[in-house]
Amino acid sequence: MQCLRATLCRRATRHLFASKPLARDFTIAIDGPAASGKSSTARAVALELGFGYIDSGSIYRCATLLALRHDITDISAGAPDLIDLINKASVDIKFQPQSTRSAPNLITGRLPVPDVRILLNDEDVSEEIRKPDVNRLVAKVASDGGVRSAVLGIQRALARAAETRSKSVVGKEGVSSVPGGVVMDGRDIGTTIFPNAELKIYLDASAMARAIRRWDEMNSSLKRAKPPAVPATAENTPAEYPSVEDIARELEERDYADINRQHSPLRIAKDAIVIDNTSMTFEQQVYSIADLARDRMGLERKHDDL
Ligand SMILES: Nc1ncnc2c1ncn2[C@@H]1O[C@H](COP(=O)(O)OP(=O)(O)O)[C@@H](O)[C@H]1O
Ligand SMILES: Nc1ccn([C@H]2C[C@H](O)[C@@H](COP(=O)(O)OP(=O)(O)O)O2)c(=O)n1
Repeated sequence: MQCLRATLCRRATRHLFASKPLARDFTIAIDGPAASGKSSTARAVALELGFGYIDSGSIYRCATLLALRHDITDISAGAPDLIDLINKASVDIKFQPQSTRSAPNLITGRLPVPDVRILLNDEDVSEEIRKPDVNRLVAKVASDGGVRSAVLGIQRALARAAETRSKSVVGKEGVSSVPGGVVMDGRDIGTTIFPNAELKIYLDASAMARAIRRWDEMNSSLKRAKPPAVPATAENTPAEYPSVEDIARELEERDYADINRQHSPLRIAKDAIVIDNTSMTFEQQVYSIADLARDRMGLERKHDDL
């Protein structure tokens, strides 16, 4: 009965919206700790809804790369030189919905995840910003109030551009009742960057699940770049391959810094929906978020079978 009422109500809302395009853009904020699945989920949701995508963490990673390249590693007393570099830098996030791959470690592996390329001053730094030296410093860089204000301007400009692009894609398909929209993932998107986001998700998973997923991901990309002479096993894992324990420690330190910093710490926004995906498939988390968004846009759900 409840289900039928929900369907009727959704149909009525859809009818209301069908006659005229929604006046405003739809923003989905996805926050959560490191390696909880934010970026892969956000990209797949954006693909599913025809939205734009912004990886806000990659901007902090670019700021960290600038710091490393200019030997600015002591951020404790503020970082005027780094802020100056960020203000002068151009960062572009090229979301490529047409170029997708299946992440190798996903449980079912069927749902494609669009590629994203990160350009810093027109240089493709997508791989470099994921390296261990950036991982080690990024939470420190992101804890600085001045750095965060400098990054804020970049985030908002990228979000506006992504919304505009998603609208033109939707326009071509002639689906005029669907608003332009953007999915943004990070730590403070629902609390600080877009406190009025139409849908806020806090994605979480157990510390061990997150460490194993990141280990899988790093090992498969290392193997692609440089296949080991002998197949790697738990006993003969080459030294440059990080262990699950190393990764778990790094994630734990970063989460601690992100939760305990003074400026925009990682928090669950009071109106966020918490999804713990420790035992969920990737499809389940992507489709349920896409359907939550459809509900709030007054559109028909597509995955009630899950
Ligand atoms: N439900 C899931 N089951 C298994 N692996 C997942 C699931 N969700 C995400 N992953 C994988 O976990 C890893 C970390 O995800 P990612 O999106 O990079 O996290 P974050 O952006 O939060 O750091 C990726 O390899 C991703 O494919
Ligand atoms: N909105 C955001 C996004 C990321 N950060 C910081 C905190 C994180 O430790 C780093 C890197 O974020 P990123 O999302 O790339 O990290 P993970 O993919 O979860 O490992 O940036 C932030 O402070 N605020």
